[in-house]
Amino acid sequence: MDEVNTTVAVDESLASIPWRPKLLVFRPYAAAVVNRETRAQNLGVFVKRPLVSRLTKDIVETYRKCNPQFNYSDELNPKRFLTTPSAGVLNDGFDNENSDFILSVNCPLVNSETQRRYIVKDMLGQGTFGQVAKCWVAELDRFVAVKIIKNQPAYYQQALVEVSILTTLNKKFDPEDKNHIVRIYDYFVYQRHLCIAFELLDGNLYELIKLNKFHGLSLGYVQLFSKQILYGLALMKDAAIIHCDLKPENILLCTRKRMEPPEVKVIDFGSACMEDHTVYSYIQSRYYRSPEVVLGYRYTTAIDMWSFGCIVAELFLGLPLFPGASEFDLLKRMIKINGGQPPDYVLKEAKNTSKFFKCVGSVNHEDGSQASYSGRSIYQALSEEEYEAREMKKPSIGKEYFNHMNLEGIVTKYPYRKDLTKEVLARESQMRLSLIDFLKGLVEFDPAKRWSPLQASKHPFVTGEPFTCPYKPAPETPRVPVSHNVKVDHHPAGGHWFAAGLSPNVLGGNRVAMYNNSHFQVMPYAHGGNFGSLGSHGSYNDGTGLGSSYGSYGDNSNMLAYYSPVGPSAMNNYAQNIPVLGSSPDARRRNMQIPHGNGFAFSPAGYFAPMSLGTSPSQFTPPYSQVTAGSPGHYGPSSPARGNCHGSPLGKGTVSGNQMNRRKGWGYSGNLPTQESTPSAHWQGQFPDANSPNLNAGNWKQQQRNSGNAVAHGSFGSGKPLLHPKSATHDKPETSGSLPDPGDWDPNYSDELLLQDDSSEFSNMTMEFNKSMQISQAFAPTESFVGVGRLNQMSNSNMSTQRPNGPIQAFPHAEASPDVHGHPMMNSSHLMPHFSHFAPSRLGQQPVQRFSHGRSVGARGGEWNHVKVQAPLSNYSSGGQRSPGSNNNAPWGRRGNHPIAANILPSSHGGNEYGRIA
Ligand SMILES: Nc1ncnc2c1ncn2[C@@H]1O[C@H](COP(=O)(O)OP(=O)(O)OP(=O)(O)O)[C@@H](O)[C@H]1O
Repeated sequence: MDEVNTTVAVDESLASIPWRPKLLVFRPYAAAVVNRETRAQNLGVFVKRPLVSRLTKDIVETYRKCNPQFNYSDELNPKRFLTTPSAGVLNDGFDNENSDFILSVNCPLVNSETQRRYIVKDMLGQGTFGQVAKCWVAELDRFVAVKIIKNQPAYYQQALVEVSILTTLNKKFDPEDKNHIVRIYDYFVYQRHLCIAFELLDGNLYELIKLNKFHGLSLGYVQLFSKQILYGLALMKDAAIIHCDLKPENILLCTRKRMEPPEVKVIDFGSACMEDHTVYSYIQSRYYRSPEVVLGYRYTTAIDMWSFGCIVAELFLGLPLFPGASEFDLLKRMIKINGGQPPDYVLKEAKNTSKFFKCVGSVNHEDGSQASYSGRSIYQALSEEEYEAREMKKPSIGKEYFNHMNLEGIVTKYPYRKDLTKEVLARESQMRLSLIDFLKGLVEFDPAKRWSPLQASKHPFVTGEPFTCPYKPAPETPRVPVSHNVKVDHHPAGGHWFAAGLSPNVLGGNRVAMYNNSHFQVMPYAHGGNFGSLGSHGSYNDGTGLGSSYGSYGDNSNMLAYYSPVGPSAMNNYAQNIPVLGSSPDARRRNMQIPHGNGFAFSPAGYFAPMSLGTSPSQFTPPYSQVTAGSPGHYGPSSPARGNCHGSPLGKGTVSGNQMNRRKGWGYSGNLPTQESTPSAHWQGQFPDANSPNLNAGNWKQQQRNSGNAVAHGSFGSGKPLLHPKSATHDKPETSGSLPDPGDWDPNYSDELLLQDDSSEFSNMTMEFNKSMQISQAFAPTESFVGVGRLNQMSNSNMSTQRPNGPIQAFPHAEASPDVHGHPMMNSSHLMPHFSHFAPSRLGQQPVQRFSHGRSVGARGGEWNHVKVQAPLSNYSSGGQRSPGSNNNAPWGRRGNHPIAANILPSSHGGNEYGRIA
């Protein structure tokens, strides 16, 4: 009653107010002030813009009104820098103190030969070699990723290796882009920086896992990605190329249209090498490092299969399988999780065996492969105490994430999703058994027994066949020697393309040594050691491979004309007037020679246009072409450049100030706790009922371990003789303390959080990620990978982007129905996610702010895009300029802990690790 009265009262009060419509709104159209004719001509709505808008959008006009002399020029705008630090101190002000080209939004990178302009729009990532920028190419109406290599000879040269290897893989082995390897489009030199244009890809698998709060992905995705990566690995094996740095960060999602299944591609061939030119001993990121590399044994493409196994496990677990805080810890974890240890024939020959093992029997067996004692190994892994006594330092030991379980336990006891029906549960546990068997073949200690990509691709986990018994791969079919495929196209301009990878005339003599061990059952195919460029002009002048020397450094007896589009031998000399080359590790590496003629004449060819550098591609020969014979994986003479250098010869630590962003911005909050500030909580799973597969997160309990923190500050332990320019990235700060723990895993949490389109619960970042990743609900695993029907639907659908089977016929097709790419899909009954519940997002990290302001660029010198024949430099060995961070006797500096990387990642993932971990 009161309400009614009130209402009436209100009405009455309104009625008492005289009604005055707003003059502007109800003003008669024919305004008195406006002349009728003019008004008729200018019919339209007049929108009065707010002052702020006028002051910003029309600011130029406003200035002009204030001062008719005002002359606006875009160039006077302050730059929005993408590079940090942005102060130009080197290379006439173009480069910062880290020799990184200072990028700003809208700055062009120009291929002077083709005049193609790459307009920088954003920073995609930073790595050891430089920066990767998202660039717009108007001519092509598309974005590409351009890697701008640091203006340092060693980086430059190693980057050319990447160009060469990738070009070979693309053009020669995968012309139709079917094998999940990033495409290289172009390369050129701009302002003394080698720029490499790649197809633009999306986030990497580490970021995906991270966005999923380190929960494993559904088995469907694990299977899909595994299969795709195997395509790439099969291709690499065929080309006899070892990637050497396979890890989740180097597997990027492709941008895709809705309704298409996700696709990944392998990137970063900056560490790659030919199988018979395995010069570097310090390779692979630690978590993904194979035992033979840890032990200093000869290595082959099998090391990538080990890394691949680690990646597959990580995709499933959300955590690295072997998060070793040091190499000692890494080996310990391998031994514990795998059971067993590296075979005696490896331990007998490996260079670092005594660092990690003691001999408990006779090693004087005639047959190295049978070097065992009463059926048992004659080697026993050192205990922590024994290691400490030998090495005079405590080994860094990381957290125990898996409650000391072996591989089987880790996988089978990974928490299941709640509320699974019995049937689904049974299927999932079956598939886990298949996964365990799959992983066992990959993280096999014996490199000779480790499955090849071809063998792995036929495993039921990949094919989707029901898993019934342990998989026994068929022996490898001998492959066609790569050398037989060599085809050298001659560039019309006189230089020649390197269409082919390998020289037919060099049979990789050092392979013999590799396979003369009875344990190596790899087919003795011969492949050449040369990388194209046969008969090229001046680039390959004799059988020793020396003629193909890239650049002119070398000792006095081995100096050769330097044919380079950029004259890298003096890149910094020009810019800084300092004898940088004097300490170039690459220069020193050139001392190594290949007596048997395994030249490695590189001939990178552009993709958009041939030979954009304007010189014979064959004139590029990477430094490591000169390798001591008989040593694929054998450690030839120590590189003076790298030998005894514990850490990056390139001093990554010195250039790392701005390299925090190897994780994309949206994956990095910028304020994650440092290892030091993180309590050393050591979580361990506990399983009240180990026999029950139906475990959930509640079964994973947390325990504090008293053994202290997992900190292992990149110590500079004993080094290895040959360090790759990227070696600094291969070990990481021991920040695993910030890794989530299985005990934290929420069974309701799902990778769908990454994949669904809509959610008010999503943080902006996740939405952004979803948008950019283009993995939408349309391909959420609940629909595509779970249950039956969806797959069939998809495979029958008209979704194009068919990916016909590639030239590497490595994958069985008979039993499995093809997916939308034409790849065989696993039987849908085997596909299911770990979790399928939607859950509130816990993702909320904000992108890193990367911009800084205030630098004005000085006048630019002429571009350096012409062939230069550089006079040999003789001061390379005289201890010239060291990198800013160099210390002691390590040319180019030892690594220091990265201030930010140490905060970002626990895991190996960061790669921004400069400490040499023992
Ligand atoms: N084609 C691409 N599309 C999108 N982003 C890319 C592409 N290539 C590289 N990136 C981004 O740039 C980062 C660095 O690239 P890359 O790994 O090739 O450089 P790098 O200097 O060799 O790094 P690292 O030190 O990790 O070996 C990648 O982690 C990725 O985030």
